[in-house]
Order: sequence, then structure tokens, then C-alpha cells
Amino acid sequence: MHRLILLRHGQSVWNAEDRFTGWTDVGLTDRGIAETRQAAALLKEAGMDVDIAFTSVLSRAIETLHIVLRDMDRLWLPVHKHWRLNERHYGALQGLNKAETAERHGADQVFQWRRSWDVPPPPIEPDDRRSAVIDRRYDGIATSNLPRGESLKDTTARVVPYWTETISPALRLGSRVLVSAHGNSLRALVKHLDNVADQDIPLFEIPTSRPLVYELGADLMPLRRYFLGEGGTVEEITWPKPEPGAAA
Ligand SMILES: O=C(O)[C@@H](CO)OP(=O)(O)O
Repeated sequence: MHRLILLRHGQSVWNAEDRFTGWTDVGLTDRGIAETRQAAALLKEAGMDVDIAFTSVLSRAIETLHIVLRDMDRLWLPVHKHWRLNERHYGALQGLNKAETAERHGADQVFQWRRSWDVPPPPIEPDDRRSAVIDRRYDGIATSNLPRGESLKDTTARVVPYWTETISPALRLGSRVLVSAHGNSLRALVKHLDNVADQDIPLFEIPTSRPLVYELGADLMPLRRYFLGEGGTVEEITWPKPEPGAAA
């Protein structure tokens, strides 16, 4: 059995302010730090040790991983950072307040932007100050690869190659893997792992700093998936219509 732990970062400053965040690099709130420490305590209590960790290149996921590894006394573990694990790029919505945007454009439109499978947000221009093109951390990445606004489908298309080429080989080698990332990049991974139907994925939410544990078979097919709770309790995830796992 292989074990994969997915962890959405703790509450960020823009989560607290109810703003579309995407690739904006905001830090954790005090609550985000506290809930991340709680996640580390749960993992320790459940004896869920880790051998290798992956994170996006956004500070809130890196900070979350750092706190967990520190509290688990595992700061020395190998950590790989990659932009493909970044949050879904929210295009021209980044920075806007979600409730105000719903008042302006309607709740249905905002739900489509936030949770639909294939409706992208309005894109930003490459010279927009919010563009990744002018952020040094993305130097060396072809401009054509840098998103200007993504649907979940677009996010899945850039997350899955990293899963296939980098994360799943680590699992196959027997490593226990922790991935610190974001609500939508993790939803993308879950959709791929569990072959979730397009119409079911909008209903799936990953709370901040709540460990989502996958137990995978020899072929990396999901056997079980659950949120880890206090006292080793688990909340099993069942899809409205369970589908057999996709090839990992
Ligand atoms: O703003 C964002 O980047 C994401 C995650 O916080 O928001 P949403 O819940 O709309 O996917």
C-alpha cells in the first residue's frame, strides 16, 4: 500500500478577506498557522510519517509545509517546489472580493468561475502587474506555458504531468509522500486520481490544513481516501457516483 497525503495550505490573508487569490503570493494568517500546527499534530498522532514532500512555489503552501515538517521534526526531508502545483490562476478576478464580484456579476456566474470544470475566468494581459511573466520565480518557463486565467480543466492539464512524471514515481519507489498545495490544484489531482465525473467535482471542497489521505494500491489506484480528524478519526470521501480510479 502506498500513502499520499494532500494538504491544502492554512488560511491565507486573502482567504480571510474573501478575495480571489490564484497566483497572488499572500501569506498565512495566525489562524492559518494554528490550523497547520493542528494538522501536523494529527499526522504525528496518527503515525503518518513522510519521506518526501512537494509544494507549489507560492509562499502560503511553502510556509504550510515548513510548519508541518518542523512540527514533525522532519525539516531535513527532501522538498521539491514546482509551479505546476500552484493554485488555479484566477485571471482578472485575482484581488477582487468574491462577495462583491457575485453582487456585480451574479452568484451563478461566480459559481461557474469558481467551481465549474471548464469555464475559465476573464484572462489578464501579459503586461498586467499580476502576470507571472514579470515574476522572477517563473524565469525559465516558456511564456506560452504561463497561464493568464484557468478553468479547473486547464489546471488539471498542467498538474497531471507533474503527478505522472515526478510525484507518482516517488510513490512507486516506496516513499510516503506529502503534497502541500491549494484548493484547486488539489481538486485537480483528486479528479485525476479518482476519475471524478465533471459534474461531481464542483461539489468537492478541501478545507484549509485538513489532511486528505489517499491509500493507493500497487498500481497507484486509490483504495481509500479520507480526511484525517482528531483522535485518529477519519471522514471517508464518497463520490455521488463512485468511479473506478483513473490510471496513475
Ligand atoms: O481564491 C482562490 O485562489 C481560491 C482558493 O482560496 O478560491 P476558490 O475557493 O474560489 O477556489
